[in-house]
Amino acid sequence: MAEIRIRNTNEIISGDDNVREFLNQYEVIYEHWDVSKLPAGLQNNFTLSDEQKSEILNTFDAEIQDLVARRGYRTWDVITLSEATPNIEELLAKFEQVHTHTEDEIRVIVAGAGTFIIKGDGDTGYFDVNLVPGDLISVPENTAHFFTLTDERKVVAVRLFVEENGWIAHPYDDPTFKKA
Ligand SMILES: CSCCC(=O)/C(O)=C/O
Ligand SMILES: [Fe+2]
Ligand code: NI
Repeated sequence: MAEIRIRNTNEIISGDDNVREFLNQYEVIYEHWDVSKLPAGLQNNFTLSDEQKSEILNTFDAEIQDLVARRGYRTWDVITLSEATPNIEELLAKFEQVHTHTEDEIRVIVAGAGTFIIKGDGDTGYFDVNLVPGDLISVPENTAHFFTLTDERKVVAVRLFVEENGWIAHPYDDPTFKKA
């Protein structure tokens, strides 16, 4: 279950309903997928072939089609990040820069863990959304955010985009931003 930490105050928000209510004020949706649907060989597997990535997408086809119908996503993929990812440092360097997307996007953690850090209003400032397997959040268009791994440094995530070209990040220059 996801947990939120507000960086300015260290306040922790936990519990599905509290997390959902907090995120909804920023138009971030918070839902769950049942990751136990994945075949055993795809659970906690961080070195996936293209065929295995397709198998993950097939497993969750009903959930993806539901999001497509509700929210208009047009393309999706599976990303794996771990020490086995050849360009892990280069990818993380991009994900760890504060940025925006011009479209709403979905992220679902299917293995491992990760944190999206999202910019809230005024005094709230940046808050961490710590995600574990099954957690789904949206990142709304033009919302400043970045992503980082936990100390275990491994994650598998399904991503849904409206943009046909997938992941396009626009750097967001924020003079108020301090690295935690
Ligand atoms: C776990 S998804 C990888 C990071 C990403 O797609 C993104 O948009 C970061 O902000
Ligand atoms: Fe992003
Ligand atoms: Ni939950």
